Amino acid sequence: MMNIALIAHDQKKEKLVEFTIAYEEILRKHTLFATGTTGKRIMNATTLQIHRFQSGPLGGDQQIGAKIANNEMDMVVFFRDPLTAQPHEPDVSALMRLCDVYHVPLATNMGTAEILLKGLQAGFVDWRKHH
Ligand SMILES: O=C(CO)COP(=O)(O)O
Repeated sequence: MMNIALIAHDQKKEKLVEFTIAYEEILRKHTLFATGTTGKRIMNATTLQIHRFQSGPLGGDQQIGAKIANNEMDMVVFFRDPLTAQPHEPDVSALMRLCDVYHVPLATNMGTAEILLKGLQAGFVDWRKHH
């Protein structure tokens, strides 16, 4: 059972909801975390249970970053909006930076996310144990 974070900016929330519906049965086997609004949207559209943090602009990205720094996150799916300036852009960058510091697989778009979920299903996502 892996710890997986699900995050999307407003323009990408619909895409992430579609993704969680498509992969609901795989995701159900894991412990899921999300920023506030993203988590609410996914829980409304699926039967998945999600630990929700603050909304991104209020510190949710940083709370997920803290889980990464504590070696408590196995995968991050973060559908960023590359076309809209975010008031908390430093938090967004910090979260992605910590993924790179701790070798946490990070998908920032649907194409990569599908590959990661298939890798997860095949048992390839075990980076955290090897630290
Ligand atoms: O802003 C976000 C990520 O940077 C996401 O936050 P919400 O899920 O609360 O919209």
